[in-house]
Amino acid sequence: MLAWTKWKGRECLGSFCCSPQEAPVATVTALANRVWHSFRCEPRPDPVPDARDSLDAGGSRVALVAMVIAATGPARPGRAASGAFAASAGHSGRMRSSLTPLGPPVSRDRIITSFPKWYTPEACLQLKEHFHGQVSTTCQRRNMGTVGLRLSKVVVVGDLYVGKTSLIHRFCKNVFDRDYKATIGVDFEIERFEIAGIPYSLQIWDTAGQEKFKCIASAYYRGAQVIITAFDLTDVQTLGHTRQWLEDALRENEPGSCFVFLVGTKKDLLSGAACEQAEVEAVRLANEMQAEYWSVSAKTGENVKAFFSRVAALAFEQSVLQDLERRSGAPLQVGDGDLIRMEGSPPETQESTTSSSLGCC
Ligand SMILES: Nc1nc2c(ncn2[C@@H]2O[C@H](COP(=O)(O)OP(=O)(O)OP(=O)(O)O)[C@@H](O)[C@H]2O)c(=O)[nH]1
Repeated sequence: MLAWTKWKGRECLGSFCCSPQEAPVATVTALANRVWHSFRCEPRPDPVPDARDSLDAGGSRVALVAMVIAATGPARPGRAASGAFAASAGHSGRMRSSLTPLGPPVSRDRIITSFPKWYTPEACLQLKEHFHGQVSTTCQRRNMGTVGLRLSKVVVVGDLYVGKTSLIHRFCKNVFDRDYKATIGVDFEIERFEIAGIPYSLQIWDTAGQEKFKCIASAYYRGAQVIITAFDLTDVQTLGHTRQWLEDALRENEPGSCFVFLVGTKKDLLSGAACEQAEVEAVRLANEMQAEYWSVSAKTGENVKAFFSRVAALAFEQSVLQDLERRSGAPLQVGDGDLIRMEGSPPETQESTTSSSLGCC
């Protein structure tokens, strides 16, 4: 049982009939969007880069608060007190269009026309530089059937304090907060793209790294199309823990159904040489985990956009191929064929689930 509550001390809106585990992610998104609409129809002001109080940039947010979390105790100062998952509106008014398939155009830096490049060829999921031929053809013909409703779930996991929230906030809001505020449970952001001319969204789930919130966060791993395991480049122990985080996240998903990324954060804190040294071990581990490796800095923004563009393009291509495969009944190869093997049923964040799940509430 969940209760809708407005974040920052406003009143409760009522209740809604699914548990976080049962509620398909698309339903949660759609409902969150609706609540957002009911409260705020004008665009949010542009976020202030490097604002110290980034969580407040743009005014109030609507939070969908799981009651179970309220029982776990108070949040750290400064973070949403009940801290379950928040339905943030993302950038200035962009969420408005998510209720209508053909909303206003996405911002220019979210338009992807050519396949984004990897960070290092030594640990990348695909070496190719173009979209799959059939994907390009399908997109050119706008032969998608589901235009405007495509959404993939991305789950970010890793130790506490490695910078998961900062990475997501840098990408989605272009802010960086120097103060640490622990994530409690989970939180998500939705980011809209246009890929090969087709509207597409990533639903990016930020999970708590603290052990005491792990059981709550893990309830949201299911249905992920992308798993991002983050570690702190300045803290080698956090790299060692990524394998366990990945195992936990994979356990909740169909074998072979997720793209995996290993991301080293806080690149700005290391010299070039120290970063290269840290990357040697990280790249080795990434290969073992069949993950693509990236080094990023949420503080400076280095590689953040490029990284999420890559995530979006890979997830988009996969979901189009899966759609085509479903329609034709014949398996299509994703990528180069050596590093990636996608099997099993499509993730439940696909459009097919969106429609049916919307009916439930
Ligand atoms: N210098 C630097 N500091 C960073 C960077 N990313 C995050 N930090 C800092 O690291 C601390 C932890 O960042 P968070 O993003 O809150 O970490 P988290 O992984 O989300 O932590 P949990 O929510 O507890 O799981 C904060 O004080 C951030 O300001 C970065 O790229 N560079």
